[in-house]
Amino acid sequence: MPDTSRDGDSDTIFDEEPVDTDGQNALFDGLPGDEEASRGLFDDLLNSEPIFENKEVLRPSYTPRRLPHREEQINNMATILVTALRGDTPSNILIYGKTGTGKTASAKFVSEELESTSEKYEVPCEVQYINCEVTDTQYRVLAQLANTFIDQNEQYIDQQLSELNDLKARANESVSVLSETEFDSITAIDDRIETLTDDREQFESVPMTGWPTDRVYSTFFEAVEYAERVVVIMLDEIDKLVEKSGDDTLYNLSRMNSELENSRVSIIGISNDLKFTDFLDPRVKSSLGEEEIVFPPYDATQLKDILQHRSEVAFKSGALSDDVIPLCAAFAAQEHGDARRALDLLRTAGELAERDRTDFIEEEHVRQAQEKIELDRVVEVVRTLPTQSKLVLYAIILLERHGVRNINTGEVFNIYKQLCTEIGVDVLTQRRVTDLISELDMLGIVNAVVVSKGRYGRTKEMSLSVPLEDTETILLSDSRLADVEEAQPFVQARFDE
Ligand SMILES: Nc1ncnc2c1ncn2[C@@H]1O[C@H](COP(=O)(O)OP(=O)(O)OP(=O)(O)O)[C@@H](O)[C@H]1O
Repeated sequence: MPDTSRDGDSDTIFDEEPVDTDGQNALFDGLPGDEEASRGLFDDLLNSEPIFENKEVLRPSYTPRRLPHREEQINNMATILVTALRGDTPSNILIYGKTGTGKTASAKFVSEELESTSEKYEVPCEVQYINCEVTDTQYRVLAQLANTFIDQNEQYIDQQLSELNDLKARANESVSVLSETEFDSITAIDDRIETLTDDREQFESVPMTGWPTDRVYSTFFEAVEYAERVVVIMLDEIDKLVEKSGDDTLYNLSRMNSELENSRVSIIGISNDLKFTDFLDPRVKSSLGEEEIVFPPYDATQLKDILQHRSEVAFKSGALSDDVIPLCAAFAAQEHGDARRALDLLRTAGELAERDRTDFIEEEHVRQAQEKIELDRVVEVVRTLPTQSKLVLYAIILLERHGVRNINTGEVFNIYKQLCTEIGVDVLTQRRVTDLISELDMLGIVNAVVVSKGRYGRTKEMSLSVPLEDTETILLSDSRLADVEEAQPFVQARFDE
């Protein structure tokens, strides 16, 4: 651990040995703390003993080589997809399970294995991964696929042309080299070169927008059909695609095989929301769901195993106290058995320990990490609320701040109206405000319960479920709401009555 105390008159944290600058620091002349300071910032951090050996291993982007407790699902997928290695069409697969249950990681693992085996046995088979949260329209999905296959076809043709030109050069020296080839003359090679060159010139990449969908589809179709292959199209977050643009893409992809002659296409759909299948045309639904694989949530013991495996690579030995992994696993199991959450907790706990400049992670760091992740979630949710919801939430905050308990809808509506007038936005009806309160309840920001007031009917009573100060700061950081701070005395007056 570096010593951060310092002698002399500087008040910075930099504490390295004085460095012989040889005038190299000329650029920093005039900065407070002089040349010594400019040398210490990163040295200091680098010299501190990091807790992590390899932090990347805990990030969501990392694809682990081992996926404990997913053997059954992985084997099921492999059993279905092995058909592709025999040159036949594998059944379509629908994979579903809650978030963080290893669906994407397992599907990617199986795809990599499939592709490497197909190379080994020289069977043309490949997997195309599409994240439908990003690529969420039929146009974009088909365009991305078409352009990928056009690129591949061009590479394939370039390689063929280079081999043919090479063969032609050798045949020019001695025509006997053709005896072991499919060509009986140099003219035959020329013909083939000409055909391939023509084909290459015909390929036209699909632009980002602007073509009719029919044309994008036929370009994709021709690009796949150009060479013999089995293509597995993996549509991750497939529900987002259906939500945004209906089931046309799936319909078109699932009927392709009846028209393809050289190639075969099969689909793997991944979703954490099975309800999306209710919106599918029955033909698409039955075709997509030929095989279904369910990923159940992990329990605390399984999460412990997963964390244990990753932590061996991620941390320096001895960096974890015994209760850290069980606690991360227990917190994540309470959520809904989410491995991503468990890994986030472990990584954040490590980062907090590192920031504390301690040598190992303790239970307290995990608790702080849990709070931090929860707060980050609240920040994100509150920051992205529409203005009207922000005003409703701010009204609830003002009431809580003034000591009102069991806040009712009428009270919220009164303050909300004042806030709207204050910043000049339209006032919604009380009924609509009640709906916005229900949405805030669903997002876990307020806790609202319906209570009966006897002959006065029913009302909602609510309280804030998130930290008041932090939430208020996030709301007021929105420039549209900045002026509402002025409304506070008005609220005060109301409660002084
Ligand atoms: N059995 C496992 N072993 C090791 N790591 C796992 C396992 N299951 C999941 N993970 C890890 O948890 C994280 C989330 O997994 P993944 O992205 O596969 O979840 P998902 O089910 O696809 O979630 P979502 O529906 O939110 O996309 C990833 O970092 C992944 O590597």
